Amino acid sequence: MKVLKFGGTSVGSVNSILSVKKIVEAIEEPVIVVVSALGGITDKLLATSTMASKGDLAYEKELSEIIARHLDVIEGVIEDKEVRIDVQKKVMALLDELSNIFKGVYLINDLSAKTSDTIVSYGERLSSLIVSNVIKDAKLFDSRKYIKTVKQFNKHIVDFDLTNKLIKETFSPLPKVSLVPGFISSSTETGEVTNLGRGGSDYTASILATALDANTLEIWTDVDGFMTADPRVISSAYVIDRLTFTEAMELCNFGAKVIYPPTIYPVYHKNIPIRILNTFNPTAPGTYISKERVKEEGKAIIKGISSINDTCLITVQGLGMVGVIGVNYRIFKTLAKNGISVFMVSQASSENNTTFAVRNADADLAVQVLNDEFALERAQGDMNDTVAEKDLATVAIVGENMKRTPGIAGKLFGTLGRAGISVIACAQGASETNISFVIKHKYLRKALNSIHDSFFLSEYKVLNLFIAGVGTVGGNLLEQIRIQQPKLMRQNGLKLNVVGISNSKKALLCREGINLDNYLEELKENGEESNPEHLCEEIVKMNIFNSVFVDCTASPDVAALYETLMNNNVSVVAANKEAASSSYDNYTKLKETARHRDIKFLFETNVGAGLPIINTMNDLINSGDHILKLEAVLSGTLNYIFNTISADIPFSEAIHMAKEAGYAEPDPRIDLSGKDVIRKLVILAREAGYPVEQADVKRNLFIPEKYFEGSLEDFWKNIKDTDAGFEEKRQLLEAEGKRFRFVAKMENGACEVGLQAVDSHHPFYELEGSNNIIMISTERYHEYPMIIKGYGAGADVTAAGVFADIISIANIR
Ligand SMILES: Nc1ncnc2c1ncn2[C@@H]1O[C@H](COP(=O)(O)OP(=O)(O)O)[C@@H](O)[C@H]1O
Ligand SMILES: N[C@@H](CC(=O)OP(=O)(O)O)C(=O)O
Repeated sequence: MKVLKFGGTSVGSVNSILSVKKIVEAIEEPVIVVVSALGGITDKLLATSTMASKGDLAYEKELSEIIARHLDVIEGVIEDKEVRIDVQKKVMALLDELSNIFKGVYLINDLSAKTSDTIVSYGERLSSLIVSNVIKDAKLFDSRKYIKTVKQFNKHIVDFDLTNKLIKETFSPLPKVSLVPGFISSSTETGEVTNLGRGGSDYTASILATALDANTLEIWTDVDGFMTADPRVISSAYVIDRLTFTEAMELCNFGAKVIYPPTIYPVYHKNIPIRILNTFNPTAPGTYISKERVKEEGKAIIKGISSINDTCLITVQGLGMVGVIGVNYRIFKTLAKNGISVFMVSQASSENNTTFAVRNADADLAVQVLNDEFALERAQGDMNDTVAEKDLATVAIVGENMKRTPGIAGKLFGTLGRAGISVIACAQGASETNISFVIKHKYLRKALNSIHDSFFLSEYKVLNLFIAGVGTVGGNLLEQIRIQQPKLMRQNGLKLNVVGISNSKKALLCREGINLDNYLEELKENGEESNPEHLCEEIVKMNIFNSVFVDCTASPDVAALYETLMNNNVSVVAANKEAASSSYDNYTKLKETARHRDIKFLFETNVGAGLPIINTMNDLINSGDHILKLEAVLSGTLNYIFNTISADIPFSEAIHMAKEAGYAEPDPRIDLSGKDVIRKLVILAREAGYPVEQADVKRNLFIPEKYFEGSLEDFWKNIKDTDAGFEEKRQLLEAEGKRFRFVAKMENGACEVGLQAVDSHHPFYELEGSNNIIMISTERYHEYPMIIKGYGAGADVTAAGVFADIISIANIR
């Protein structure tokens, strides 16, 4: 025989109950079917009780919803009219009793534990009654008659001797289909209704399976099996095929909601395997939990991650504890005497403190009783007052294969460190099947995601992107990401998740990822009013793991956010040159922050758009070379302009054309004044190891300063005045067989920019369109400098360069 337990979600609707019917009726051997209350009903019964006890008449509305829900289900699941009317009558009789109890609670404004237990038992009594009339030939039992409990520290503990005896008697002979309510029980001493605790139907099923020597215990729920993590928090969590009892127990004890923790112990003792199966997808193989430890090749070393978000750390400390025998005995004896359960303990080898984790609700009592216990030692100054730190969360990573595998703890704490999460306490038992640690509750989601990403990498890796600026570069980048997303997922196991998009006025943020098919309309319609500071606050608040801020703006205000973002472990990829070319102090601070936090600050596209200039220089330096000299044409706009001016196209027209083609900065004066090239040269000099400021760059400019004063409109109007002069110079150069190039130079840290006429022998002479070129002379590349040449401007190549920086953060190729 086997025992099947169907949870609240499995009996929560007409369709799910019909599914249960199909599953049970297809089984040939005898079965015991354990059902929970209709999904959500237990919570509703408890909430209604509280309302009634507070004298809130609105409880009547809640009650009528409970009644309607059951009647609707009966209507949908029982076809035979006669049977239906009979079930309706029986159900209404139970609901009438329930109604009277609520009325009593309302009138006397009091809700004892006994009454609450009675009220909540109706959930399973009603559901079992209904389901027993749906499944063919099912015989209904009442679990209060054979699951017996005794009281221990305000909790109802199963009286196994009596329970096992009663179960054996009750189910002999065993019907083909027995239908039993989960969760409910009764007191051995008084016969009053009790229960096995929230989620207790799993336990009912386990107790029955053990007492009757079932061959399997099946837990039917609403997911395909036991998953690597809570799927409501980790979208990439996946089903674990096999678990050992120990692993399942560790995961459940630390919060995995699929199985109520005490469930595993009884079946483990009798070596009865558990299957976790999905009522809504009955053919899925599910998870098989047994004693055998199967080493699965290629599978992650840890099996799962779980967490308890209701954690308080209590610390008992004092120098008087060192070397004194019996302090821990007194701590835990005191806690036990007061019914306080401890789920994690940590003590440093110095012995001057013991820290342990309890539920927040137990914290105040724990502090009080421990302060009383150690009153004398506190008065003598041997021990300090007991301290409680609330609002924490405990996370556990579990897997029997962790045993004797070095590096797991290192990987775990390294991952947390990179995510900027500090560990407040940790514990690992000698069995090495569980490493648990405590963190601030606000970091829980991020911690779970980072660890899942790090340990279950084989499935896929997620990179969460915030993209500021959706203009030429940002727009192109988003389009490239949109097209590339499926391929990166398929070929590289990389999920690029765009979680934020902003322009100068609005921001759209979505943890689950923004659909890139229509992000512009979404931003316009659903984006929140935003400015850079607000955006930064929101990003920090979202606290997402593996996240990258991508700056496709040209704004100094956006660049000013990098430090805060990096201090919150967000990597930065910038097309924006403001930060890397700001003061040398700021530049070094940002680079230091990135290094210190083990995140990335990348800005390859600051110079030469998508050309690999900065990366190449870094590679040269990191491999021991020294950069001695740089000579370059770094302005795609200026090169385009000098290649475009002709007898027919005057200088001012060429500037317009550069802007139209998307080469120029939003404000072309930044290009024409040489400012843009100066910024680029400064960035290169710094990357080459020289502490240069923009003011240190010698400049030999070609447009008088007065053209840059006033507004942008003034500039466009006045610049025409320079056309004739330029045409004159151009003709002269043409006659000499030379061309204009705006050249940036750095030699041993000395920088200069200026217009230069180059002849046909010069490597810069043949530099088409908006191309850039750089010659890098180093100790190794001395006689023949290294040359990098190609498109130096343009939205698509710049976006591609930004994209490449993003990919390099994901560490894939
Ligand atoms: N590690 C995990 N694996 C699978 N499900 C989990 C895990 N952690 C949490 N859950 C949640 O547990 C839910 C199933 O438990 P529960 O709601 O008690 O179901 P039931 O109503 O069947 O008793 C799933 O829907 C899932 O959201
Ligand atoms: N109905 C009870 C018992 C139970 O086990 O429910 P579920 O199987 O839906 O977790 C509760 O909600 O606590």
